[in-house]
Amino acid sequence: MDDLQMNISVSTKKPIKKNNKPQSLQNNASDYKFKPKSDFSGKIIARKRTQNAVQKKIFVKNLEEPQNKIPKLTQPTKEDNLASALRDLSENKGKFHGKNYQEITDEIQIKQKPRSGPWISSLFKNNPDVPKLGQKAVKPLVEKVFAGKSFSDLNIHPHSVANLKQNLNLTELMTVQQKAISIILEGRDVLIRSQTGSGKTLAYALPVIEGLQAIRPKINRHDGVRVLVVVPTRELAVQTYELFVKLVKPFIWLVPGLLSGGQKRKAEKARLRKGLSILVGTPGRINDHLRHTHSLNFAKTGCLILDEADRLLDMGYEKDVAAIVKAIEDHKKAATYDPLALMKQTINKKLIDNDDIKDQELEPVEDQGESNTEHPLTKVFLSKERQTILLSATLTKAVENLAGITMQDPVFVDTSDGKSLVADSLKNIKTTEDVQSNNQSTFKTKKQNDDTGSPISINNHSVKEGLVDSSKGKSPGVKDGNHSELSSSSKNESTIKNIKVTNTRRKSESDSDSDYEYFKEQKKIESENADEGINVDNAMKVEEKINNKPESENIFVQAIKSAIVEDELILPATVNQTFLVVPMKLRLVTLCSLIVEHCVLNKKGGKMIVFMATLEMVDYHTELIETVLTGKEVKKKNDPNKTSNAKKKKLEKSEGSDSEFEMDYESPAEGGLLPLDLDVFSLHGSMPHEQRIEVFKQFRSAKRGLLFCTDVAARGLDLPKVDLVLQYCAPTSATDYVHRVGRTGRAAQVGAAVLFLLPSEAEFVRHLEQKRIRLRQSDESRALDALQTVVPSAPTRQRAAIAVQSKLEYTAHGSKEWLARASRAFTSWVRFYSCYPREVRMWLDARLLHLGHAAKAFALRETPAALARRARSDPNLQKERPNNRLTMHDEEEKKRPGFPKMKVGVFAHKIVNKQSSMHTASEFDSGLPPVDTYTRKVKKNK
Ligand SMILES: Nc1ncnc2c1ncn2[C@@H]1O[C@H](COP(=O)(O)OP(=O)(O)OP(=O)(O)O)[C@@H](O)[C@H]1O
Repeated sequence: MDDLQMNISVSTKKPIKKNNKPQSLQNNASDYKFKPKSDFSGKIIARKRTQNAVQKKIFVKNLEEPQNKIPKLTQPTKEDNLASALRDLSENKGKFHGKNYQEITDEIQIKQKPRSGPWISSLFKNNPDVPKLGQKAVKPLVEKVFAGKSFSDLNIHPHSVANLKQNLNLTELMTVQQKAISIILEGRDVLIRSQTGSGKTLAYALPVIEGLQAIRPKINRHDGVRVLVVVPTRELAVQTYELFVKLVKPFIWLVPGLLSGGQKRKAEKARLRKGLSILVGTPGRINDHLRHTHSLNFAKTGCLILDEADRLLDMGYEKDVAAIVKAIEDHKKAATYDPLALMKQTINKKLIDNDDIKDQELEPVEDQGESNTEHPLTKVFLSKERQTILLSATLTKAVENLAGITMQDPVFVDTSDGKSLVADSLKNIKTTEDVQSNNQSTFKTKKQNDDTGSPISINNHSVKEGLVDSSKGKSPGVKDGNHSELSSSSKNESTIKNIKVTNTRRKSESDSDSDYEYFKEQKKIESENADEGINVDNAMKVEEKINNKPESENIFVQAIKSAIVEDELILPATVNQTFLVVPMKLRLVTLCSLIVEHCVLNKKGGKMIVFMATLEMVDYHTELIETVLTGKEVKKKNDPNKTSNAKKKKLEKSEGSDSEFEMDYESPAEGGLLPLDLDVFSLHGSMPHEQRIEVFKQFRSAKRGLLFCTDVAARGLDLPKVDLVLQYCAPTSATDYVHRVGRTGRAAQVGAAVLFLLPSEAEFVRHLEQKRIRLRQSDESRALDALQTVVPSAPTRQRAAIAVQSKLEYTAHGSKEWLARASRAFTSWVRFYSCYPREVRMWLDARLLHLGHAAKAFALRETPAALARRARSDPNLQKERPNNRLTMHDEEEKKRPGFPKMKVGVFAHKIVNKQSSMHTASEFDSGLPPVDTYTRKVKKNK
């Protein structure tokens, strides 16, 4: 490699091991390797710059010199070139006039003119300037977390209230709970949007249990699944299941169960055979059992809950979710024609009339009155209908589509202040106050003042304007604000017709926007066709029907559309959000510094989450930082090199033996790093299941600690006491930013969030500001301060940083496994970076990356080209990407037909169902088959 200069100084103690390889090969930067030795004997530095004749001469001379000859120590003069200075330094065991090696190289570089080229190894040299971004006047959306009402005000079983107090220590209702519980108890389909950590899980779990426990005779676990909860990740499934276990304590006949990927199918089958009344699971595993476990039947499923609904669609689970919905409908249909089931139903009806004494041991006498309460939800459970509840802190077009497919006359509950609304598809908008005052059936008392939620303020906000306007024309036949009345008529066709407002035809713009309407119509027509046994492409029919439809003032559609179009995001007001612009080369040491500051120096004991882009990064950084900061030899928990012997051999063959790549390394002049007491965890989607759940539970119960993770931990996880979320890699969207930050500041707790940005990425905050997210820029000059604690002998933070970086590099080059891991992490990050979605690519542009600097941020000293070569020869990188169960082959597609089939791409002036390109870049492999491209049929010549 011409443009790389290798400076190899000769050991004063030991001669360099004799190597049979020709010198020219040894000088190839891509081939060298590092091997730590206790006694220092040499140094390699790779720099991209043109070699002048003198340098070449010295270099060659140096190599040709007899190896046992001790070179003289020469005082560097101004005329000395870099090569001789470095050689002298190396000969002097890395110390020169009291300065360490890295500092001298830094100083030399500072004195020299800045060089152009992609490879510069010095930490503080040639870094781009950090831009100072002024803050724009952004008024963030806020949400009132607590409602000022108590659980005892709800008309729920007193045992539930007591259980909440005793086992969960909860007494006061949160806003979303206050708004949503009453509506869910009415059996209505609900779409809930509420900020992260606002108690959405309890908002659906509590009323659902209430509805189930009130069924008489008491439900039997053998009856089959009554409530199905679908969540996107295993950890969230475990968390939700555990909450249900706590909530059903007073009602022991209700049995919750868990189905999540990674567990033993056999055990799950056995549990399903025994019977479960509430089933929590991930879509893939539920579908697995739908196909392979006969005892899983949804004939009696009265409630379907899709938590993190937008993510469920985003992750490529869409087809799985659709298949689940279809399975529920199919099972219910089949049950209708089942004479046995009909007989059972008749018997059940009779039993309801006679129900009393049998269940007395579980029902205290004084509760008889309450236990007989018939919630409309209980009626839903006993009927053939199904309630659907969708929840998320963020909404997408896909959620609107899903609502169109799965919901009937839904209610939209949005809890953000200023917008706070309950938009009912069967009537006009209702404010929080309306709901509160009108839900006399679900609230026992009305003694509380009406200070919860804020009224709709009439300003120039487009959503509110629309909603307020439409509320002027109240629909005939619908009494304002009586949900009980509504619920009884909710599924009534005539009421729906009444609500159809006599307005003019739909505007063409809203036509194309309303995917909710589109999918709703599509579903209707498909079911009509299915009944008639017709199988035609319905697209034209749907279009026709929608276009000919008079404009409906359906408040639900308007509200959800506005919410999606505005795309304004809410974050807990208790989270202090900042961003830190850090030059690429300083990223790793700055990360170390923040970890030390937060997890070690913080007397209260900090608990911190660091989000990274890829699982390779998570694995590598966890081990590297744990090794360097704690001084422990980290036992590899999830060794990606745990490969077959054949692969190992291949790896060895591709990299050669250690002896070919020997390299000795000096320890920092400051005398090493102080070992710190730090608990480090890691979590990503490709970890073995048991380990994944174990880490989740351990970190959840830990008082302090550090978790490195991918976005697998970004959704729904409730990890108490996390007081700092650090996004080491920029998120792929503002939505992901919200969910990552949402791991702190939960339930009105105080938290902090830091977003790491490169100077070239700094303008990304403008994108967040557009979504009403306000961040403050942190002072980067103080960011390295904490490192002086780790290197007490370092006089300045810069020197401490250099010492830490040296140690990181030393560790990363400690063995060929380490180096392979580092290269893998680097390569995966580069790939990830080039896959940022189009919406954010203008701020996160891969073309602006300096890969040489980036390598430094991975503690690597090789050139990006050499790293790429290493990656290519690494069998671990050649293996197939983690193939989660979602991967759908044509065969599987036949077994698991989608519901209803959505079009992809532009169709009839609509853009529907686009999948994010990021699926290929993270561990979430959508597994969906590629979009079919139109191929012209070639007519065969006769
Ligand atoms: N009424 C309440 N009072 C106090 N704390 C509550 C209440 N309800 C729920 N919590 C707590 O609030 C925390 C967050 O709840 P939950 O996980 O349901 O939030 P979420 O809205 O689902 O968040 P995300 O959007 O991140 O999924 C949990 O620790 C839960 O125990």
